Amino acid sequence: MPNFSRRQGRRQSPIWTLLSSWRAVFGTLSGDYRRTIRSWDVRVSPLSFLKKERGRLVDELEDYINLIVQQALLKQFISKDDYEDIVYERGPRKQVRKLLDIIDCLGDENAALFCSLFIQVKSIKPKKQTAKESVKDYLLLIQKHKDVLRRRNDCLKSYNCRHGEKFYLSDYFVNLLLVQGHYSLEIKKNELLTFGQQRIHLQNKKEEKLDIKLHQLFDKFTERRTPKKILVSGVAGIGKTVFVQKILYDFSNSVAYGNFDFFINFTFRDLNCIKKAVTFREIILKKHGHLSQILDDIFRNSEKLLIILDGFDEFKFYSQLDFDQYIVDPDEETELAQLVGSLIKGELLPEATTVITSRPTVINHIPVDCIERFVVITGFSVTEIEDYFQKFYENGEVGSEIFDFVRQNHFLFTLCYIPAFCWIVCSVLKGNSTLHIDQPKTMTDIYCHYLVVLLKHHTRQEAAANETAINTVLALGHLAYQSLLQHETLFSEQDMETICHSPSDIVYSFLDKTCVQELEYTENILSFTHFTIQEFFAALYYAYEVSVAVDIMENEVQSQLDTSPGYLDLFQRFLSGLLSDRNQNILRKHLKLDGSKKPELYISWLIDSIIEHCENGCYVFNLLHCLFEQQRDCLAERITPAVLRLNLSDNVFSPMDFDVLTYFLNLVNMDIDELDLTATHVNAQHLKQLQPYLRRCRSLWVGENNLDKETVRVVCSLLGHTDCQIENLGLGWTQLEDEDFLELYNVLKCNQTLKQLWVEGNNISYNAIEKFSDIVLFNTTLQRVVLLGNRLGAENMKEFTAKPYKNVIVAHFDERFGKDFWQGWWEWILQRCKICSNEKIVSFLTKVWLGLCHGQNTSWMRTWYIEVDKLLQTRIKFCSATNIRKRMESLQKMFQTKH
Ligand SMILES: Nc1ncnc2c1ncn2[C@@H]1O[C@H](COP(=O)(O)OP(=O)(O)OP(=O)(O)O)[C@@H](O)[C@H]1O
Repeated sequence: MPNFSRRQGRRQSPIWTLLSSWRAVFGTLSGDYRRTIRSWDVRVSPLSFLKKERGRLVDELEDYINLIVQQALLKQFISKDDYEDIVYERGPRKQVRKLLDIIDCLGDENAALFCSLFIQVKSIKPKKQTAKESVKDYLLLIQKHKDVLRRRNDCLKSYNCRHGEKFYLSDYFVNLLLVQGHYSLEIKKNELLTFGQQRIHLQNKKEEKLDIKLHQLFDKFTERRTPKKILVSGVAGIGKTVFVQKILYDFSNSVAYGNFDFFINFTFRDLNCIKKAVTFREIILKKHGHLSQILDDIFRNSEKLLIILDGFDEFKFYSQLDFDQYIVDPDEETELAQLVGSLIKGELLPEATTVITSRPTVINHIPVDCIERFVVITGFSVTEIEDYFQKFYENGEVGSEIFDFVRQNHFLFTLCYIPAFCWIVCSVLKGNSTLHIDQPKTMTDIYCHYLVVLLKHHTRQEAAANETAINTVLALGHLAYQSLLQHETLFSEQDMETICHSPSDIVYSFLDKTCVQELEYTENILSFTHFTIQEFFAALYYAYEVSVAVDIMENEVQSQLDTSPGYLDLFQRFLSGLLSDRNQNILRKHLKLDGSKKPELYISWLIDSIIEHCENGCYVFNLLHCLFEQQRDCLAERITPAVLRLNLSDNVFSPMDFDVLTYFLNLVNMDIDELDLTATHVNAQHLKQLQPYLRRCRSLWVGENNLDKETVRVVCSLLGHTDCQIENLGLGWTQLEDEDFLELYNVLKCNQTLKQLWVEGNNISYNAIEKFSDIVLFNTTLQRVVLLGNRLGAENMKEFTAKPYKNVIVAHFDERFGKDFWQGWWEWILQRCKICSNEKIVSFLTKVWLGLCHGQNTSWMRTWYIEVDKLLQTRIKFCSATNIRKRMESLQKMFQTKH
C-alpha cells in the first residue's frame, strides 16, 4: 500500500507520471498560472513550483481543501496525524498553507502527486448544492452532533458508580430549583440558621425569589432582549454539572431548546490543560472534532449557537481575565484567558448565547455588565428530595421509607437540599458507597463522607490527601471555630485573609457567597454552605488543634460567650464523632490526617458530664448523642451515677433521638429515678418500645404532649404491669378527656406503686372526677391527683371542700396542701418558662393561668407572681415579634392582678 506520510517511507514513481502530472498542472490551473509557468523553465521542479506559487495556490484551493485532504487521507498520501493537523487549522486558507507545509517535507515526487490530486479535485467541479440539499446536509450534521452529545451525556458522573454500574441521567435526574436574581442577606441568614424540615421548606418560599424552569433559561421575560450571557451559580455539589448535562441531554433529544442548532460545551477543568496560545476554532475542534466541516457555518449562524462554560471557579486563570483586550475572530490566536474573556464579554461571537456555571465564591471576577441573566441553583426542596430517594432506590416504597427516616432526622435532613449530600446519604444508607468506607452509624460519619467526597471529587487536587489540602481544611476549621466563638455565620472577604493563599477550589467547596447591595456599593459576604458545615469544621479544628487559644469546651468560656442553650450541641456531637475511632481512621486513611491527641481526655470529660447531669437531673440529651457518636459500648461500664435522672424534655423526638435514647438505656442497666419526656412529642409507638425501661422509672413525666387514645392505652398498660415501679406520673397538658381519665382510674384501682398523678390543664370534667374519686375506697398507694386547670367551675370548687376525697384530689389552689407541695410545682413551672421560647411561654403560662385563677392569694403566692412578672418583662423587652410581644403583655397584665 502506498504511503506518503512524512513519517513513513516513500514510493518511487516513474518519471512519466510525474511529468504528466506536472504537465497537467499547466492545463488545469487558471489562465494566469499558465502564463506564469510558460515563462519559466518547464523543468522547474514541482516543489519549487508549489513554493513559488504558494500565495496563489491558497486562493485557488481554499474552496477544495476539505475534499483534497479527505482524498489525500484516503489515498494515504498523508497520515491521520497530518490530516488532524490540517483540519485543526483555523479556516480553509490556513489549512491549505498547512498542507503545503507538509508537502514541502515530502520531496518532489510526492509534490507532483499532490499536484495531480489538486488537478483531479479541481476538475470535479464542485457541484453547486441546491438549497434543499445544503439544508439537508446541515440538518444531518446537527443530528450527528446531537448523537455525540447524547452519547456523552446519558450517564451521571463516574464517581457515582462502580465498575459495570451505570446511572442513566434519564432515570436519576431530579428537578433542580432555579431562582433568578440575587438573594437578600436576610434570606441567606435565615437559611443558614434554620434546620431540618424548616430549612428544606425555605426552598419553596417564593417571596423575593423568582423561580425559573430549566427550559425557560433562555426565554425573554422582562428584559429588553433575549439574554445572551447567562451566569448560573450554586454551591459545591448543588448540581451545576448535572444541570449542564441535562441541558445538553435534552437538546440532544430535541425535547427542548429548539431555537438553537448547536450546543458546544467546555469544562474549565479541561481548558486548564491548554498551555499555549490557541484559537477558538482549535479548542472547539479538540473536543468536538466532528464539527470540523461545519464549523464555519456554525460561526456564521452564531445566533443559533449555545456555548457552555462549566465550572468557572475551577479556571486557573480566572484572576487574569482581561476584559479590555479581546479578540473578535474565532481564528485569531490568543492566550486562553483572553479568549474566555472575549467570549464572556461578547466580543467574540456576540450573537451566540453563553452560559457560564460557577460556584458563587468567584463570580466577582466576571464583570457585572457582561451578564444579562443571573440564576442561582438552590438545589432540592422536599418534593425533589423524596423524588431523589425514590429514584435512587429504584423501588419507590423503599425510597419513601428511607426518605421518611432521613426527614425526621433534623440535622441530616438540613443538608439534603444539596444533591451531592443526598447522594452520599442514600449511597451510604444503602451500603454501597463507592468510597469503601464502613457503613456510617452516626451523623458525623455522614458529614465525614461529605468532606472526603468533596475533597476527592470536587476539587482540582490530584490527591485530596496532601499537605496543602490538610492545611486548607484546618484553616477553614479555624475560621469556622473563631466565627462560632463570635456567634458569626457571615464573613467579609477580609476575614478570609488567613486562607487567601490556600487553594481556592478546596476553600470554596465549603463556602457560599452572597452579593449584598448597599446604598452606594455592593459587598460580598461569605458563609459556610450551612451552619452545620461551619459547626463540623469548627469541631474538626478543635479535634486536631493541639492548643486552641480560647477553649470553647471550658465552662468559663461558655458563660462568657453567653451561648444560648443548645448553641454548642451540634459542635459537641461532631467533636465526639470526629474523636471516635471510626472517624479518626477515616480521616487518617482518606486525608492522611494524623490521629488527634484528644480522644482520651474528651471521653473522660464526656463520661463525667453524663454522670453529673444524670445525678442533677439536668438536660442530658445532647451528651447522650455525644456518647452515641462514639459507638463504643464499653464506655457504659464507666457511667455509674448515684441516681439516674434523665431529663430529655423540650426536644421534639426524631427517630435518631429515639435511637440514641434506647441505645443508652440498653447500655446502662440501672433503675431510673426520673425520666422527663415533657414536650418531646412522644407517641404511642415510642412508649411501646420504651416500655421495659419505663417500668424501671420511679418518676415519669410525659406532660405537654398531645396524647391520643392509643398512647393513653399504652400508659395504662404500663401502670397495670406487675413490674411497674412508677410512683409519680405527670400527664399535665396532654389533652386528656374524661374517657382517658377514667381509663386511668380503672387501671389505678389495682396499681400498687403510684403515689402522685399530675393531670393539670386537661379537659376533665367534674363528673369524671367524681367517678374517679372512688379510688380512695380502694387499697392503693395513690396520695395526690393534681387536677388544676381542668373543666371545673367555681361552684365545683366549693363542693370539693366538703368531699371525703379532698385530701387526695387537688383541683384548685388549696393552701391545705402546704407551701412545700406548691413550691415544688411552682419551681417546676418557672424553670420550664425559663427554657421555653417566647411563643411557648405564652401558650404554657396561659394554660397555667387557667389552673390558678380559682385560687385565693397567699403571701408566698404573690412572690411567685412577681417572679413571673419579671420574667415576662425581660422577654417582652427583647421580643421582636409584635404579635407574641402583645400576647406576653396581656399575660403580664393578668399576672399583675395577682400581686
Ligand atoms: N438534578 C440532579 N438529579 C440527580 N442527582 C443530582 C442532580 N444534581 C446533582 N446530583 C448529584 O449530586 C452530585 C454533585 O452534582 P454536581 O457535580 O453537578 O455538582 P456541582 O454543583 O457541579 O459541584 P462542584 O461545584 O463541586 O463541581 C452529582 O454527582 C449527582 O450525584
